[in-house]
Amino acid sequence: MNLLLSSNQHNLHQHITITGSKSESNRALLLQALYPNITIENLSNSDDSQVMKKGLQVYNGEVDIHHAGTAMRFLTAFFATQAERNVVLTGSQRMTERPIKILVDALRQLGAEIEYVKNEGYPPLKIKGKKITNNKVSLAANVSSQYISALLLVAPTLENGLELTLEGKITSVPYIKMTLALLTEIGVKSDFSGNVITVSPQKEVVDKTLIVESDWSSASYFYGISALCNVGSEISLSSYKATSLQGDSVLKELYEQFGVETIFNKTIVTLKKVREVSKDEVINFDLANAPDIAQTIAVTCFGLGLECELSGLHTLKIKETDRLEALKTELSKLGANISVTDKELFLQPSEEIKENVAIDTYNDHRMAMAFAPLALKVPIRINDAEVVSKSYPDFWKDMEALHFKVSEV
Ligand SMILES: O=C(O)C1=C[C@@H](OP(=O)(O)O)[C@@H](O)[C@H](O)C1
Ligand SMILES: C=C(OP(=O)(O)O)C(=O)O
Repeated sequence: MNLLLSSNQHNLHQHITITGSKSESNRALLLQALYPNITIENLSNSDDSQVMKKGLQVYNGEVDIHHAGTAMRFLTAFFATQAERNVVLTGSQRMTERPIKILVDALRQLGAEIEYVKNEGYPPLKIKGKKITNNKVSLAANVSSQYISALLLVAPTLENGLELTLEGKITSVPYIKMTLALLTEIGVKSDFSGNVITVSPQKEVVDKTLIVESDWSSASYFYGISALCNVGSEISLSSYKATSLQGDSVLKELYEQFGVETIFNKTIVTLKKVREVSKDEVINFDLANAPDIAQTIAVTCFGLGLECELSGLHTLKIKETDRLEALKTELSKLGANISVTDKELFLQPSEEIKENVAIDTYNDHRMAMAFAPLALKVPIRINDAEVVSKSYPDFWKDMEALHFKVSEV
């Protein structure tokens, strides 16, 4: 499905309801499978959470998690530590190119039985579940935090708990803290000091409802829209918390530089465009703690004609696509002067945005959603627009609610 988007409505006063964070949801689903007296509210309606939920129900046979990185990594640790279960864990073509060796090596150090079905270091994986009694392991922490979260989530069910030593510069730290915070919520004891994390074993937990906060990464697209709207525009979103477990909630500080103020009223957050941004502004952000909003921010800078330097982007090359190359190719098509390294992105201020350009999305939901706000500036086409369902199936419906014209072409 290819879409043509346009909008001439720059004064917005709308409310959007976004479902639960996919990161929190996929953690909560795994914890619920381990401790069935956990209940979950405001679960994400994303494809990634659907495949996670389905995957957890398999005892023997094949589990296909499509494009879901968290499901791939979390389920690897889950099945490896579930005695009596035997599965082959696989995913989309892209998933077979996303590395998993660091996690598999760590689980093998603990005594797990995992084999590569095709290429060494990559899915699919053949996993024979086992009871794990070893409890000490070291792993590289500078590639993906998901390997660490995967181990932490199963850690309380291991007979002797877990002591993880993290090597190298720790990346995507808020996601590790989110995992530990959810463990704390269900009563599991843990400690994170320096580069060592310990988790105590815990056989049962008390009845607990985990209320998932709505997804801040999804909220980023409305920050992008707000930044391109007229002063006075307001978009409100629910259900959010002033103190979030999600690192992407840093949007509320970052978008101040784009003239967007964030106002909390109980569980509703309002994004208000309060000032025009001077073209002399230079944006300089390190996004090592919030990699998923890099595309949104790069496109916002381009839409506002601002110079920007984004760093801390070393994880982007192994996500749904090589996001640095994808941004370079697609922003260039629109007329941007952009360069990238393997961890940075540089954008020169631009005067003009080319009309009717067709943006390729590379099976990456965030490519489709990050570019959509530009329709406030020029008509824009989004190819394979159904990719949004990975994290945000209702995205195009919500864009229509914001008076964007969305037509199939
Ligand atoms: O743990 C999580 O829920 C996630 C961690 C991040 O991945 P990396 O740690 O690989 O950067 C993030 O990009 C991903 O969307 C979700
Ligand atoms: C990187 C992402 O997801 P995952 O790694 O879980 O596929 C994302 O949603 O931007």
